[in-house]
Amino acid sequence: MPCSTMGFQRLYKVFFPLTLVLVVLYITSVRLPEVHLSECVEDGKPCAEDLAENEVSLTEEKAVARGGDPHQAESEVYIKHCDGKDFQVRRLLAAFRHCVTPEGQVLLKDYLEGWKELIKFMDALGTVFGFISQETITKINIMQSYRTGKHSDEYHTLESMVKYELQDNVVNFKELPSNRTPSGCRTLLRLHRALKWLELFLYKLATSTDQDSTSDMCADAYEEALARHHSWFIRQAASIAFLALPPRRTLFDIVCVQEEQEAQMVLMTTVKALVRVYNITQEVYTAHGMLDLP
Ligand SMILES: CCCCCCCC/C=C\CCCCCCCC(=O)N[C@@H](COP(=O)(O)O)[C@H](O)/C=C/CCCCCCCCCCCCC
Repeated sequence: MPCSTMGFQRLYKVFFPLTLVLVVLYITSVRLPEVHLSECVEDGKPCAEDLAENEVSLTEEKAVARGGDPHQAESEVYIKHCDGKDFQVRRLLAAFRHCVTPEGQVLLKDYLEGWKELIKFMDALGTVFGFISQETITKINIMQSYRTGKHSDEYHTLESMVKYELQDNVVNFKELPSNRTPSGCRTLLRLHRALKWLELFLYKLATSTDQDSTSDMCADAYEEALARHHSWFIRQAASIAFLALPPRRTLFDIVCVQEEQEAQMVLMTTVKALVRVYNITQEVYTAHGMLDLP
């Protein structure tokens, strides 16, 4: 092979990943505007009476006690309040459990509370995950603007939202015109897909050992659940962020669990709560042919 071609290939191998890393760093640290979570958003701004953005809408105890799982009592012992931490797995569980009503509907307020708690987890991981966290906040804020906007009654549950948006022709099945605010159905679909990633990732985390790489687990779950829905650029940025994931024990620390058995219980309990919400949502989207909304 001619020397110049080899030189070019070597340069390409070094400079291409380097450029990608720099672009990602640039996007995560410079270009992203700070987006804040808002309970109530009108015309893109938080409402004056934006209260309690971090509170779960029901007492944690009441929600943690729900669920009907025969093994639940055993696992609840491990799900305790964690002093001095922003992220509380107890709140996460309460929100994702309580969002399912006894009739099997999904309450959007609690569903979004669950997502807000996940953002705290990502924030605890540092700035490399900033762009993922910002993207999640953007999606939550769109949903909040519908939930607290003119037609708030229609955005009480997932089911009422779908019914309203389909009747009102708000949902775009072909392509999203750049000047239109994405529908609630489209926005929630993005979160719904990411919930599958989370379920897979937490399951892998629960069933692995300290020798396994969290980056690999994360990347595998991403490949299975999300990658096909993302552009090439997002996939590259995500795969670089995954490399920065700390070891399993550091993640356990954020969840506030130490022992292996304790960690497994907490993670599997969370997986169960997520699966329940995921399956209901998946059924609703399937029934209306909305799994591929552009
Ligand atoms: C016991 C609890 C532990 C919890 C640990 C996990 C916490 C993180 C939870 C979820 C994070 C994922 C949120 C991703 C939302 C993505 C929404 C989305 O897909 N948006 C794309 C499409 O939007 P449109 O363009 O169609 O409007 C957008 O293009 C993507 C943007 C970048 C997102 C990259 C996603 C990467 C997913 C994997 C997250 C890894 C976080 C690692 C934290 C452990």
